[in-house]
Order: sequence, then C-alpha cells, then structure tokens
Amino acid sequence: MPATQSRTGMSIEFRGLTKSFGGVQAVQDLSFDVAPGRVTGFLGPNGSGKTTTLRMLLGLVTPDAGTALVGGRAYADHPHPGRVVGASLEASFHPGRTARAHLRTLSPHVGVGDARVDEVLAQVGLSAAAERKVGGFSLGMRQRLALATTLLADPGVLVLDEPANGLDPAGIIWLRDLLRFLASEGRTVLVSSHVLAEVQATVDDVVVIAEGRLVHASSLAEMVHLADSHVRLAGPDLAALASAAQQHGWSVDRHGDHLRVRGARAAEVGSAAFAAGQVVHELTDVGANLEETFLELVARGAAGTAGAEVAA
Ligand SMILES: Nc1ncnc2c1ncn2[C@@H]1O[C@H](COP(=O)(O)OP(=O)(O)OP(=O)(O)O)[C@@H](O)[C@H]1O
Repeated sequence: MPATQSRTGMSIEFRGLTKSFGGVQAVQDLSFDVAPGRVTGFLGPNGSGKTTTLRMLLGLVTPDAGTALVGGRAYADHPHPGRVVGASLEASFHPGRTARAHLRTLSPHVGVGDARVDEVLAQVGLSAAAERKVGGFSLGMRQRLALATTLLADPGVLVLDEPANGLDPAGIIWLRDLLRFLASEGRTVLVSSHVLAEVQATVDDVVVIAEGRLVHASSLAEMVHLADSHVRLAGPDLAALASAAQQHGWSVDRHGDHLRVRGARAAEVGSAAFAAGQVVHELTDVGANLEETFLELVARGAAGTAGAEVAA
C-alpha cells in the first residue's frame, strides 16, 4: 500500500493557462482553484477546452503560457506523480486482457500489489467481471475500470474526464456516492462533464468554461442562487412593462421578445401591469432551472460578456 500521506488531498491551481493548436485557441488565460475535501465539477460544452486543460495539468500538453500546479508543484515535479494524482484521461485497455490483468500490469508502476487490484475491482463493482476480457465490456463497465485504474495507487487527487458518460441511472447514483465518499476522506476530486444535470447532485463546487475561458466559478449553492426564479412577461410594449415593474423595485432584464422580472410573483407583476394600463400577452412564474443557468452562462461566456459572474 502507498504511504497514507498520498491520501491527503492537495489543492490544484490553474493560473493564466493558455494553449492554442494552430489557429484554434483551445484555452485562454484560465485561472481557478480546486479545493481538497470537495468534489468540483469542471463544466463546459463540447470543445470548450476541458480535456486540454486537464491534459496540461497532467503534463501531457505543454501550455503556451500559465501554470497548472498540484500541491504547489507541476505534476511531473512530484517524485511519484502517479501516486499523487489518479487520472482517467489516458485510460486505454487492451481488449484481449481481463480487467484484473489490466490492473495488474499497472500496479507495479504505482507500487501496489495484487491485493490492492482486487480491492479496487470490488470498490467499482467489477469483482464478478474480474476475469472477463475488457473487449467485451460495456461502456459503463469500461468507465468503472477506468475509475479502478485511477484509484489503484490510493491517490489524494482524482482527475476524472466525463466519468458519468455511459453509466445507467443506477450507475450515476453509485458514482455520486463513491465520489462524495472519496472527497469526504479529504481527497481532491475534479470531475469534467458537459452536462451540469449529470453532476449536479455530486459536486460541491462548479467551474464553467466556454471557448477556453472561465465564465463562472463558485460553490454549487451560489450557482443555485444565481438560478433564481423569475416571472416571464411579454406584451406589445416591453419598455412600458419594464418601467411598470421597475417602479415596484423589481429587477428587469430583457430577453428577446420577453422580460424577466425578479423579486415578484406572476400575480403581483400582472397587477402592476394592469395598474399601468399595459396589455400582457404572457405572464408565467418560471422556477429555478440550473441547467438553463449553465447554458446561459456558457452563451454569455462565448459572447465574451461573462466577467460579472466570475466569482473566483
Ligand atoms: N491535439 C490537438 N490538435 C488540434 N486541436 C486540438 C487538439 N486538442 C484539442 N484541440 C482543439 O481544442 C479545442 C478544445 O478541445 P478539448 O478537447 O479540450 O475540449 P473539451 O471541452 O474537452 O471537449 P469535449 O467535451 O468534446 O471532450 C477544440 O476546438 C479542439 O478541436
């Protein structure tokens, strides 16, 4: 077994990380922190730069500028980086090998024995499939084996790229419980995903990127607060409706052909419009929708207008 000190989570720091491939600016001046003892969701749409960022963290891609540090050091500067950070990024399996054989080929490199191999197979629910060839594994089983690979050295830092991809609903709940348990032990757990809903029940902190730039970093609780409910209001004279709502001290944003009024319920907004003599075509209470907030942050980030939402 590796030394227990490896289990202590270290913080991860990204500072001014920048990388382009030819004409493609994959990551731009990206800075955020990932804290130990918490699960952090690293979110962004396809092609937003998540994998490139994680590859730079693991020293697989050289940044054009900036740093990515684990416990204050570059990954490669740790004496035994594979024992400090467990990462699923490079997980590739020989189809003719069994799950157990796959892990046994890796175990000497991270200084663990066969007993640990069976332990992690049990931890990811693959004990019964240990002697089956990986070529016949489902996507979900491959995800479990990738996770077993990252856990093998009992590392304090886990970096998981889209770990929920391919898992069935029961598998997603299982993964959530496992990641929460690993974080509760003090580990640093960084999980990428392009679907907030997939990791919403798992993460403590949220980092959102779009087109390689940071658009939001906060606790999940703060993001939920951002996703506050509002009243959707439309009519032939939006300017007059907006001013009627503002006179009551409610905040009003225009979104295309309708307004969003915050701080009031639909009934109050309807009464205010009536009192102002305004025709209303649409008046709806819209509940908090985290996924919608995520998509909005991404859209605003892509348009380069997200600065105000960046909390980190
Ligand atoms: N080795 C490379 N050569 C050229 N372009 C690359 C390379 N790696 C990434 N890119 C480009 O950088 C951008 C970011 O890609 P990246 O894979 O980091 O995004 P992602 O957020 O992980 O996407 P996904 O959710 O689809 O995995 C994309 O435009 C991609 O095409």
